[in-house]
Amino acid sequence: MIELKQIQKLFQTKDGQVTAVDNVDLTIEKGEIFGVIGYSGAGKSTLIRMLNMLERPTSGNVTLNDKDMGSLSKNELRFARQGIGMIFQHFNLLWSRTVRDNISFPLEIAGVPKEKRKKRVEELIKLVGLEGRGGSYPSQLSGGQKQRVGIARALANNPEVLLCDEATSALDPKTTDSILDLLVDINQKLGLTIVLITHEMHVIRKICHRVAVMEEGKVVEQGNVLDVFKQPKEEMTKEFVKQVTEPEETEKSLEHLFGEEGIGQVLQLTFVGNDVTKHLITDLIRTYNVTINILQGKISSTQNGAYGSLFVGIEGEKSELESVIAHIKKEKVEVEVIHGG
Ligand SMILES: Nc1ncnc2c1ncn2[C@@H]1O[C@H](COP(=O)(O)OP(=O)(O)OP(=O)(O)O)[C@@H](O)[C@H]1O
Repeated sequence: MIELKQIQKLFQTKDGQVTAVDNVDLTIEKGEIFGVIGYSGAGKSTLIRMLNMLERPTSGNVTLNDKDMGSLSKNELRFARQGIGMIFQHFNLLWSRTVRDNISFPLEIAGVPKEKRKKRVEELIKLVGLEGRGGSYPSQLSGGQKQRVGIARALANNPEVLLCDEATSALDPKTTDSILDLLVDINQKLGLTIVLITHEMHVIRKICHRVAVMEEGKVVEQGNVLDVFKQPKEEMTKEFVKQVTEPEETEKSLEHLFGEEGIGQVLQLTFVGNDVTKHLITDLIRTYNVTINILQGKISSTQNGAYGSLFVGIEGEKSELESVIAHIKKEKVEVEVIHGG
């Protein structure tokens, strides 16, 4: 649906030339939630702004639904942009307009008649969960509610694509989650393609199907979210993956337990894309003559399945322990003895 071919963006500054985006190739499929992650200055904002030509590429092509965005006339581009909604970190609402009038704004620009506009605005208010707040001004809303207005406004003209520029970065974790849930809901209900940029792996983990990692203007790694979690190739990707999986000092933080009575062997189980987490420990306790203590764990669900690690202490006869490990492996869960092997 969206194809970027050898996209490059150079900025001329007083201090010389900056390469913000460096020969990026990307394909984004219809209906998917595609995330771009990178640290500040990696080129994410510039990249996403080139999808709707808010920023013109220095070279390369952006194709959306087989349309070469760079070759459209001013009028054609205005029309094409109605098919691409966008939301922003700082919401970009009109402060002197009510919620209702903010949402109505793109409909006015598109020349939608008043009665139709009114009906559409009420539909959108309901869709984003802002019932009863239509008459409020942005200053009277919480950050999460402001972003809901931003989303409703972006969806007003029934776009096929929604671009999200750090849409949850100004929000607290709980509000972030509620906005992410809303994006998934919209993606599923409307079949909307969502492209988002973020510096938080949590956002990628929670809602994206595929991810691209950016560093110094380049896409250094991309793929299905679970595959990238499972086998991050680049150092940069490993750093991001760590944000949502194993705390860096897990092994260290468990060391004080090693050798304590009743802990026995310490195993690290790594789950990728399966949901055996639910029953594995119960099965082991029921089937084998062992005691198991859960020491620490972090299992996160992604749009493609679960991922995470669980650390357990396990005690029993040697042969029983061996059977437990064989059982775990049979369930396609990775297992490593990190103490007492
Ligand atoms: N209008 C501009 N003029 C000059 N340089 C720019 C301009 N916009 C971006 N840059 C430079 O391009 C590079 C990439 O910036 P960009 O904002 O795309 O990165 P980012 O990953 O979105 O980071 P952030 O999240 O901090 O915005 C940076 O070095 C930045 O200074």
